[in-house]
Amino acid sequence: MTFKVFVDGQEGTTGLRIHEYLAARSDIEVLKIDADKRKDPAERSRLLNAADVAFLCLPDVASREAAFMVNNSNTCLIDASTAHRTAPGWAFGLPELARGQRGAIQASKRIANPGCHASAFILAVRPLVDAGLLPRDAAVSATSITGYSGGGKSMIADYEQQPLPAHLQAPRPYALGLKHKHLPEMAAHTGLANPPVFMPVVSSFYKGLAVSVPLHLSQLKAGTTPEQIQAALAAHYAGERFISVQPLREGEAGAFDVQACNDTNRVDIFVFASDSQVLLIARLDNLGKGASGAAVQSMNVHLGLEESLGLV
Ligand SMILES: NC(=O)C1=CN([C@@H]2O[C@H](COP(=O)(O)OP(=O)(O)OC[C@H]3O[C@@H](n4cnc5c(N)ncnc54)[C@H](OP(=O)(O)O)[C@@H]3O)[C@@H](O)[C@H]2O)C=CC1
Ligand SMILES: CC(=O)N[C@@H](CCC(=O)OP(=O)(O)O)C(=O)O
Repeated sequence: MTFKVFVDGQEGTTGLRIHEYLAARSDIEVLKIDADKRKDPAERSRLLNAADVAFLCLPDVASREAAFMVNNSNTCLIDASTAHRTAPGWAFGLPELARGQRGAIQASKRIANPGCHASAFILAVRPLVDAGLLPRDAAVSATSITGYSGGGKSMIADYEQQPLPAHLQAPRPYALGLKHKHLPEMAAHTGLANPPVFMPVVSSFYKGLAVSVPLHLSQLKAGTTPEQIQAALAAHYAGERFISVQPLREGEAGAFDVQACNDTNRVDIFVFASDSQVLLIARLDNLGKGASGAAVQSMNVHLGLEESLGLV
């Protein structure tokens, strides 16, 4: 059996990466849109409605338009944008989130792919909330170091100028209005009452991302140890192919490699610890589990296929 798949936004960063994943698949027929019609509403609508699965790799406004264009009950939309991640009627495309999430993704014709920073944050924090170790009203903060492909074609063009302007040669904190677009999903899908104080930092490497969440042990349920935190994460993700919870790191020396999950759909989760503090770090490829790989994984789940088909 083959499934018809359309990528709306096929020339963009996430769309191109999804095409690379699909190119190797004999069970998928990719519906292509002519280059000169890729923003033509009638042609997009025709292909969206002809597809079994359509990936929306578009700015938010165009994703909302695409969702309105679908007028049949067969097409499953998997939206890579921020438009629908906390919207009613949309399943959050993170199968490892909690028990029951795979069923929700399989049953829904509307799947919202998580944001790249949000995926890492949620995967690190949700198990601690679920286990009762991190109170729902905890005041949490997070930092993300990310490659520039996270900003799509325009940011890639900025960073690939030759010579690279001086101001782009050093890491750049952004979203300093403290209203990053991933905050709503970070709160909604961790169960925290409030989103974190969140500062992403973009730098002059193509891809790779690591979100760090510092916690004082005094913020956690009384008596919680770093060992319990690592064990809660390991238990939550036991048997998960794409989530790798690392052994507890105490007295760790050296520096962290933000790019070590690149070209995989993997998330590595670390717990670094001292006597009174822990630092959670979740690392992923922003174009892998942070976007295109996650979208393909959700498609596999939705279609009832082997979840890891085409993914490493
Ligand atoms: N890059 C990443 O790591 C991640 C991206 N995302 C999200 O995924 C979505 C796509 O991002 P990304 O691929 O990086 O963005 P890009 O800017 O690289 O690509 C977006 C594509 O959409 C096209 N487009 C814009 N408007 C329309 C329209 N009305 N109809 C059809 N096509 C249109 C653009 O056309 P043109 O080529 O003419 O500009 C472009 O090719 C965004 O919502 C983004 O926030 C999510 C997670 C991670
Ligand atoms: C480096 C950079 O700019 N990254 C993007 C996030 C990419 C992502 O996850 O995007 P969506 O939420 O739009 O899907 C940002 O922080 O806005």
